[in-house]
Amino acid sequence: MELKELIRPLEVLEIVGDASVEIAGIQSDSRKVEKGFLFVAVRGVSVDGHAYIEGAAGKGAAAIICEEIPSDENIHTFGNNPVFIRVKDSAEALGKVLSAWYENPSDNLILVGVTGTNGKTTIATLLYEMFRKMGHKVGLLSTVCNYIDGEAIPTDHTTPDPVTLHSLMARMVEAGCEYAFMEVSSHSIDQKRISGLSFDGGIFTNLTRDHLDYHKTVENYLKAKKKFFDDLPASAFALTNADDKSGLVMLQNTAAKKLTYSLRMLADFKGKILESHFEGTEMLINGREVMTRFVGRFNAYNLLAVYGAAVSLGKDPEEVLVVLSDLHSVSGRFQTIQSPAGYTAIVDYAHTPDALVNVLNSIHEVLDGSGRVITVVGCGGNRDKGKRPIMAKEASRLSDQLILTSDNPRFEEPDEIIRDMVAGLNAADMEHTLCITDRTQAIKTATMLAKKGDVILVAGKGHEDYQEIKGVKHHFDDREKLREIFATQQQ
Ligand SMILES: CC(=O)N[C@H]1[C@@H](OP(=O)(O)OP(=O)(O)OC[C@H]2O[C@@H](n3ccc(=O)[nH]c3=O)[C@H](O)[C@@H]2O)O[C@H](CO)[C@@H](O)[C@@H]1O[C@H](C)C(=O)N[C@@H](C)C(=O)N[C@H](CCC(=O)O)C(=O)O
Ligand SMILES: Nc1ncnc2c1ncn2[C@@H]1O[C@H](COP(=O)(O)OP(=O)(O)OP(=O)(O)O)[C@@H](O)[C@H]1O
Ligand SMILES: N[C@H](CCC[C@H](N)C(=O)O)C(=O)O
Ligand SMILES: [Mg+2]
Repeated sequence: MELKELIRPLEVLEIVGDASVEIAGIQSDSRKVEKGFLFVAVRGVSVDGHAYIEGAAGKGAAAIICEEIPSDENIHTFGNNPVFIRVKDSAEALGKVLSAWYENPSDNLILVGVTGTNGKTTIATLLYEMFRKMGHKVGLLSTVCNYIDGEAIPTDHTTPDPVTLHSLMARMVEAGCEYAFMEVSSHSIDQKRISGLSFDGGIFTNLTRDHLDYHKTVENYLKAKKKFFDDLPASAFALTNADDKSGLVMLQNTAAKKLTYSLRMLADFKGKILESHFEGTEMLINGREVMTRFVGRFNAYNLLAVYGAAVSLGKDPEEVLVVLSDLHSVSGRFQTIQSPAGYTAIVDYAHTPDALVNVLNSIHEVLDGSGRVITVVGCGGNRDKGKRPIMAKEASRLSDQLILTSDNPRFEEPDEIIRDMVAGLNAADMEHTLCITDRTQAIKTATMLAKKGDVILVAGKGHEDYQEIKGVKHHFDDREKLREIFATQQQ
């Protein structure tokens, strides 16, 4: 494709060279540039892509998009004398040229984004499963795995980088997908990874403390989430949780059709919990009764969002409820495993104070005082340190026995992370708290302490099948550990 075609959607400030040059591919990472590529220099979190312009040109880049063209006397000596395009914002330009390169795949998909602190994976995955059950070809971009209809593509991001993101969208269109559901992380909004996508709907779940290592303040975090709704077109819907204190704020400046869901007040999609147990929850949705296989109040919110989105996309409410009652829990989200000794283990991805409180409250609602709760939890390294003492305190408050352990220590010392957690506990909390750094031993200890009717919550890692220590991912799966232990109990 010619460069001038690719840059048509951009507000170009300056062109140095002939824009009719043919482009062979697009990259924002100089290390992946090949002969004839367009390199987009993006200012990153740790380094500035502008520092790699010369390197990209050396690898044969035919054109460079950047915010600052290197000084005159230098540029003609770079590689094959690439064409320079100056724009105000390279990150935004990157998504737009990628979309043009793939002939705007998101225009040919009904694309819905889900944002918020907790519940994104659950809602996006359930929508994907629901629309497939309804006979459609569907794409999914999520923390756990990406899917192009039935084909699984592993991921290590919640929202992929723009180059990967647009190529996945193109593959979805090629595979005949009609719908795509994706998680939109606050990082991706802030870094404009979603630039160039045209959304048909946006869903907000909730906003509580997380990622302050990156956003620094809750206000910045909120602003990042809100920007997603500010940028939605009038043709899209914006569906929000009216019970969350940031829910209506998200809709303040959106042009999209405003819709709400709630368990507490009048809303477009109104729910009520009738009964809950470990097998599922019976609820009322817009006056109709439905039995679901999900546990907990937070999941009632997720199901309302799924219902609201499906109905907003034109699906028949009756059909939506039938399919909803047939959906199963998402990998590592309130996943229950029964022990032969008669207690229940729950593996959940709760890695924020709010998620932990929600999961523990849901367990108490079902237990209703009939068994003890033993919680095994740690905090990730190189992430928001402020959440550590809060998570420990909440876990202590809502558990009969607490075992603090390692999550993904990354480049931090596991014992120091546990010390940061212990700082949130007082002497009374410590009476029912153990610190066991080795996660396998921590889980084993919990199973030794549990009796018939009790619940063990293993929180923080959910679907993850690894433990990341000093840059190396070692195989580790909470569910596998529990099943191994239960197999020995059966003998
Ligand atoms: C902190 C963060 O979010 N970083 C993301 C960011 O990287 P960055 O800004 O640090 O990039 P950089 O290394 O500074 O480089 C800047 C530019 O120079 C380029 N470069 C760099 C080096 C070089 O030799 N040549 C070159 O051209 C890079 O390709 C890049 O375009 O942009 C990259 C490309 O999009 C991301 O892969 C990267 O994610 C890192 C690996 C990460 O761990 N991110 C996590 C925190 C994250 O994004 N999490 C969210 C939410 C998680 C949740 O669900 O709660 C997610 O969406 O996954
Ligand atoms: N609607 C909700 N409100 C509060 N907590 C929730 C909600 N849904 C799920 N959770 C809790 O948060 C955890 C993560 O859920 P999920 O993976 O769906 O969220 P996410 O937003 O995708 O998270 P991430 O940002 O890590 O990708 C769950 O394991 C559960 O403990
Ligand atoms: N997407 C989140 C997941 C955290 C999961 C938890 N297990 C941890 O490693 O902290 C993050 O990267 O911050
Ligand atoms: Mg997720």
